[in-house]
Amino acid sequence: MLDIKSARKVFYKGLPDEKVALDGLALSLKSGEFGVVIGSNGAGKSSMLNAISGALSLDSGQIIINGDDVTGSPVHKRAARLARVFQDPMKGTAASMTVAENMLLAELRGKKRALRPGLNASRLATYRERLSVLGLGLESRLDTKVELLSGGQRQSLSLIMAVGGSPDVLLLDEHTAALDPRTADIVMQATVRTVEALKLTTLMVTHNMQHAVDFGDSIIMLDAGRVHLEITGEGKRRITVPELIGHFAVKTDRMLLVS
Ligand SMILES: Nc1ncnc2c1ncn2[C@@H]1O[C@H](COP(=O)(O)OP(=O)(O)OP(=O)(O)O)[C@@H](O)[C@H]1O
Repeated sequence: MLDIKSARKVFYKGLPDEKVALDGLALSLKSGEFGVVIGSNGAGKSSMLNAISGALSLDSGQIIINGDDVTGSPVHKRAARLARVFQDPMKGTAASMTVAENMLLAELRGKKRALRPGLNASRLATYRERLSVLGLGLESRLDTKVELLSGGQRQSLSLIMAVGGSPDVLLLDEHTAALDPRTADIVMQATVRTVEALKLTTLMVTHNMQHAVDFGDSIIMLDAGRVHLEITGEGKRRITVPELIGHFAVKTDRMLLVS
């Protein structure tokens, strides 16, 4: 469960180039819910993700994860509760290491060195099982160096590595934006399989309107640092890309709810 309550963040406060990044942002995701966040450049999407991860401290408001107020807690303390996948498929994995070694690296992240065992049969079996969820055949390529994988396989590996520690919330930060359309679709399919298999509470930021329409339980449109539009239920199932794009043109202070 994720709750953002009245989040406010102003950059260069009181100066001529003051920027209100978050303006009373309120957003709530139930356990296992998959929310898709869209919005124009500068709408506050990255600021929102950074506020959730702790990289950005709020001027006021609260971030609540599974009932715990984490607003004041630093990035490293929140890290165990959050998984985040970024745009660049080259960043989430180590190219010169094998798929299995990357999985091990992810598993041991943050653990004490003395307690670090190596790749053994039971670990490899676990990795095979986890990777099979992606539906990309990576489970039979444990010994392949990551640099030999396609961009889509590599980004999907980043995803499965990120969620290995059973996070409370998965943050997808335009994670298909750097991929060609076909590869982006493959990664989205792998994402949905993973989110559903692990029942992850997920917040995905995307500029891809087709993905926003096709995937997730709700669409949350940000504008000027607040939620401008929320589309859920039947409204989400029915909405088309042209209709969604039409909402970008409408500037209003009123929050719209389509369900
Ligand atoms: N570190 C910063 N310093 C100053 N202003 C910032 C900073 N980060 C964000 N802003 C400003 O806050 C507002 C929201 O930016 P943010 O990056 O969160 O939007 P965004 O929706 O992620 O945009 P994009 O789609 O372009 O990534 C913008 O006006 C931006 O210029």
